[in-house]
Amino acid sequence: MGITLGPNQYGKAEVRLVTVDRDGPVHHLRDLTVSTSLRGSLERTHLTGDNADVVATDTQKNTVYAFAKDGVGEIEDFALRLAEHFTGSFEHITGARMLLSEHAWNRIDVGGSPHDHAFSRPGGEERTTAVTLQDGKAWVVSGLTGLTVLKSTGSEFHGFPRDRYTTLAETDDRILATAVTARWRYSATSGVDWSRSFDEIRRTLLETFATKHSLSLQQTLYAMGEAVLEARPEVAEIRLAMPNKHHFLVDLSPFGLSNENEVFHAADRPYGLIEGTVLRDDEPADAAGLAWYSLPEF
Ligand SMILES: O=c1[nH]c(=O)c2[nH]c(=O)[nH]c2[nH]1
Repeated sequence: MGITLGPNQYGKAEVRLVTVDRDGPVHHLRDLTVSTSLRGSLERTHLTGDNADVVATDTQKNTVYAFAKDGVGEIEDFALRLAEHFTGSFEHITGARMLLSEHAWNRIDVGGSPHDHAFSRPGGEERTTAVTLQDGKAWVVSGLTGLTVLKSTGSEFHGFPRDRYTTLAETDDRILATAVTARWRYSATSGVDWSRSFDEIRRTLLETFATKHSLSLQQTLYAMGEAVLEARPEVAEIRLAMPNKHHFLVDLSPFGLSNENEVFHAADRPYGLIEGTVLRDDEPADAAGLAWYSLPEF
C-alpha cells in the first residue's frame, strides 16, 4: 500500500496590520488581521525538504505589509490583490486563500465632535461594581474593563535611560493604544446617581485620553485619573491598569518603500503594563483596603 501527500496549503496566519492614512489632520485608521495560505505543487518540500518551491511565510507576511503601503481599500480588493500577486509571481503556486477580518474603530467623541486621531473600539466593554460590606462599613468600587482606545498621533516616548540592553528607539510620534481597566471607589454608598456617574467618568476617561498630548502612557494614566477626580466629587480614588498595546512601525526599506507612520504591526504580547492609583491628598492610599482586597487587576 502506497502513501501519498494529500491536500495541503501553508502561509502566515494572523498578520496584524494597522494602517493610518495621514493625509491631512483627520486620520483614517484600518485594522486588519490577514492570514495567507498558498497551494500548488508542494510535494518537494514535504517529501524531500527541498524548498525551491516554497514562498517563505515570512515573505508572505512582508508582502502583506508592503502592499498595505498603497492603501488597503476594501478588504475584498486587498485580498484579491494579494492572491493574484502570489499566484501570478511564482510558478509552483497555483492557488491562494486569503482570510481577512477587519476590526472596527469609532472616533472618540470630544465635546460632541468626533476627534481627528483618537478612536475607541466598539464592544468588549464591561461595567463593573464590587460592593464590600464588613463590620458595619460599606464600600462601592465601580469601574469598567475592556475600554479599548487608540490615538494615531499625539504620543511621544523619549528621554528614558539607555543601558547595554536598550534597543528601543526614541520617538516623537507613535501610536498609543490601550485597553483601560478602571476601578473607582465612591466616597459614599448612597445618594449617588450611579448610572450618570458612570457615564460621566467614562466620558472623562475617553476625552482625556483623546486630548492629552502624551509623553508616556504613565502620564496619560495619571491625567485620566486626575480628570476624573477633578470632575467627580463623589469619587474618592481611582485605580487604572493600562496595557501598552504596542504598534511597531514596519521597516519597509528592504522593499524600497518609505514608511512615514503609515503601516504598523499590532503586536499581541508581550505588552507594557502601566498601573497606578490616583487619589485625593487627604485620602490615605490604604484607607479602604478591604474594599480593594482581591479585586482582579488591583
Ligand atoms: O509610555 C510608555 N511607557 C513606558 O514605560 C514604556 N516602556 C517602553 O518600552 N515603551 C513605553 N511607553
